[in-house]
Amino acid sequence: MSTAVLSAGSNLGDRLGHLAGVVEGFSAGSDRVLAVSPVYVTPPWGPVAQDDFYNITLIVAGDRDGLSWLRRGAELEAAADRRREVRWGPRTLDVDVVAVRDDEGNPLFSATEELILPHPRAHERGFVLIPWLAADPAAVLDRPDGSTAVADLVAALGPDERAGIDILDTEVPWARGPVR
Ligand SMILES: Nc1ncnc2c1ncn2[C@@H]1O[C@H](COP(=O)(O)OP(=O)(O)OP(=O)(O)O)[C@@H](O)[C@H]1O
Ligand SMILES: Nc1nc2c(c(=O)[nH]1)N=C(CO)CN2
Repeated sequence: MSTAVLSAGSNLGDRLGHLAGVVEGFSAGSDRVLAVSPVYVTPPWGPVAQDDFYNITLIVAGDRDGLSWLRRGAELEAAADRRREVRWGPRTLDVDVVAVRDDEGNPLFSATEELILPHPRAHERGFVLIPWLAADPAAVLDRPDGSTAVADLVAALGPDERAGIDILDTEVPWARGPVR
């Protein structure tokens, strides 16, 4: 058993529908969704000019290791007809594995090309950290060289990283409150 923090984003096609597919996809079999953040509208991060994203962060639990969370996320991306074209470019659905803990609460680290844990850019991304904090107000990002409260990472974001990130003012059927 492990618990994973997943970041999902969409800026092509039916953005809410694609995010709904992620929540549904991680609610099947032995997987459970423990919390889902509100949906945030977020300006595109990175060098590519493109439409705004809808982003959510989910806390999920299941009988999986880090690679298995990544591969399940890739299956859901494929189901949303995700195509790998431009790096950091538009996509129907992106599922990143932000962090994973084992059943004793110990962080799992990975440094292979296929899976880097924690996600190497999570700590600097408002579109990951702000929803993560909403889903888990006591969240901590563990890295091999130390741990930081996500609330502190959010507080340290520069104005450019926070700008334009807003909760979407639309009710979603999958709303599930903070994890604790
Ligand atoms: N923690 C992780 N979560 C998701 N993918 C990862 C992770 N670590 C490594 N990868 C690898 O990154 C590769 C590229 O993923 P993807 O195309 O989704 O990148 P991206 O979403 O455009 O960029 P970013 O990784 O900056 O969010 C995938 O093949 C995957 O194996
Ligand atoms: N706001 C936002 N920007 C992004 C996102 C995302 O999910 N949200 N995903 C990207 C793919 O790496 C690139 N840029």
